[in-house]
Amino acid sequence: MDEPGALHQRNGPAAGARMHGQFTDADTGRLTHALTLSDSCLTVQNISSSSPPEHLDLRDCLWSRAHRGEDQDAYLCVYLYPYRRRWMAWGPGRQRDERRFRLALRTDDNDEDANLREAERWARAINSVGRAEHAHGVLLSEVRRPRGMMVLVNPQSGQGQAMALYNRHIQRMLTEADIPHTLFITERQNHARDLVRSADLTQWDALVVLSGDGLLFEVVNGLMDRPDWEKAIQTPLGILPGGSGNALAASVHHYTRASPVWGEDLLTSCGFLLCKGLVSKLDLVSIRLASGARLFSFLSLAWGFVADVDIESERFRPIGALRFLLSTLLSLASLRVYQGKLAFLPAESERESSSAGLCGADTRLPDRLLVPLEQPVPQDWTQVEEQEFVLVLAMFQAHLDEDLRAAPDARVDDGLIHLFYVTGGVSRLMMLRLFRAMQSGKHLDLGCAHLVYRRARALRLEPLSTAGVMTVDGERVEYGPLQAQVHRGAARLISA
Ligand SMILES: Nc1ncnc2c1ncn2[C@@H]1O[C@H](COP(=O)(O)OP(=O)(O)OP(=O)(O)O)[C@@H](O)[C@H]1O
Repeated sequence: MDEPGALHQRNGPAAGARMHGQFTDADTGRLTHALTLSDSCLTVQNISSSSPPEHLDLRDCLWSRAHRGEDQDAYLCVYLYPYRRRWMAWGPGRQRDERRFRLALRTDDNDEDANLREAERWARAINSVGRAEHAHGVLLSEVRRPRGMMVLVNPQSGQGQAMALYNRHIQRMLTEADIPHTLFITERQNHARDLVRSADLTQWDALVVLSGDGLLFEVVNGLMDRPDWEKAIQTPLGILPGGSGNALAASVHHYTRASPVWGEDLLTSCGFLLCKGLVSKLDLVSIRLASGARLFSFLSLAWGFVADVDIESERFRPIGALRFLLSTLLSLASLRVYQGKLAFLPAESERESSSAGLCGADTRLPDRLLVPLEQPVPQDWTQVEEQEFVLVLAMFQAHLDEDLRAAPDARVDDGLIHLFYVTGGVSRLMMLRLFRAMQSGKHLDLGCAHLVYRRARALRLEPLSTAGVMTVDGERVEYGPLQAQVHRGAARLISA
């Protein structure tokens, strides 16, 4: 047993402590815990045992709050989501860990609120530690007036489990983090687009999507449809994976540099980031189709193999993310080669605009690097010599889906189009190896002569094959010539 003096020293405030105090265990009511808050962690020492203190890393703290319990006592709650390895899981994922402490101050009979005030002081201090330095972006709490989040859920996304995911995880996380929110359940295609097009955005701190990437694509384009698009597109966006691809959610997790996670672990990770509310800039890519239609994309543009797999996998939707694997194997069996022309403006180009530019009547994010499709591309563009492609894939974020890290070096606002293409003549075996290596982002290391990677700021793609599939952010678009230009940091995303 410890000497009283040693005990005091062990439980007393360490050098650099911001706060120190004693609390009773919320369950047993015995005086047991000494808490010490430092600049990075909350140390919990069980006074009545000789066990070593526990250091809770406050980077894992979602939020802390004080409240009065049913017994009228004051409590301090700390909601933590540390990384832990789970049975049967591939790697560590964030796991919920709630700590409750009861205030043990003796109070004067006339001041019943003293304990609650003290608990509130602790909660504020813990939350301010969690809000420490952030190298990139700003905290949502710094840009928002506390109004709440619009949470859009597509109940049909993925395997139809988005509502269950909300009920099991997200509702509780947002409540614990003290973030008011309103749920909107989409009923049809373009419902989300219509909602944000006409929404009073002064009511919302952020627009959050619990779905696949398709619903966020609608939200982005709904914001850009508005007459006040310039202000509207600055509304912070949030992504929670509820679909089967979940490429943006996987990218956002990848940017934290944590080990990859899938499924509900990915949802918890994105839910945690959403509650922490660090807002970064997000690149948008303006895509102009031959019909004159204009789309705004945050994720990817695909033609050939990748687009075929995405669209053909729709019929296997009931099997979830495995639908992409099955569709990949089927598409490999009937590997197609497409004829077309590809040109791009290399990222190294110094040019800020072409002499003409594609501005016209549409004043939204002028595409100053593009010229009309009828004209040849400007001289400083690179015209790809090959005209036979198995795939062309332009990535604007790191992940193509939860499993495929197509552009591992991409960042949320790097202002780059990560352009990949695979030329005709590649073997099926090599394609299989490329996609397997893409799971860990190592496909370029295979040294495949048919795979080319370039960093670009704009591109033009002109299919010569009459039939085929093109997708933008996983959604099918009209097939034909198109061009695209990246607009660095044009939107905002709650990210790492
Ligand atoms: N209630 C609904 N019923 C049918 N379709 C809907 C509904 N709500 C939204 N949609 C449409 O479903 C399409 C696909 O949505 P989303 O991409 O979010 O999910 P997903 O396709 O399951 O995800 P993933 O792209 O990751 O596979 C969107 O184009 C959206 O407009």
